[in-house]
Amino acid sequence: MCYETMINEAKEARKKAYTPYSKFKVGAALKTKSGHVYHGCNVENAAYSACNCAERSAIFSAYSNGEREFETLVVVADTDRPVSPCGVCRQVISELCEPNMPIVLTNLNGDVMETTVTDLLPGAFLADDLKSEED
Ligand SMILES: O=c1ccn([C@H]2C[C@H](O)[C@@H](CO)O2)c(=O)[nH]1
Ligand SMILES: [Zn+2]
Repeated sequence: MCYETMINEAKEARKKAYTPYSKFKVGAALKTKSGHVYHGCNVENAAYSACNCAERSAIFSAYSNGEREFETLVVVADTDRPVSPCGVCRQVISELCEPNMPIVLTNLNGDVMETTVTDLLPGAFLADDLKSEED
């Protein structure tokens, strides 16, 4: 499959990044099964732990607009290898996207790595693992 259009969407999203602290801009584009594309960028904060990654921004934006079914997630950054999503994003992606959904990781050099939700986080802790215990 040719991801050129979606990679360009992710690059457009990257331009909107708010990164006064790291100066490291990331863009994400999430396509829904209905064909809509949601942008996500990293949004940083002086309290560093409040920073939000591009991947989660895209997924939360789509969710906030009522979307639940996704086709592809594309991520781009100025990295030597295709950008590698952090552990928190891998966890969120695992819960909110189907296990075999394609994820396309890229960089500004044009390197492209296609992977899947399960390959990004094998053995993810998911809702089915939760049990309630009595105090
Ligand atoms: O896949 C990634 C990796 C990092 N970041 C952001 C978080 C922070 O704002 C900056 C540096 O880690 O890049 C993302 O948005 N996505
Ligand atoms: Zn992340």
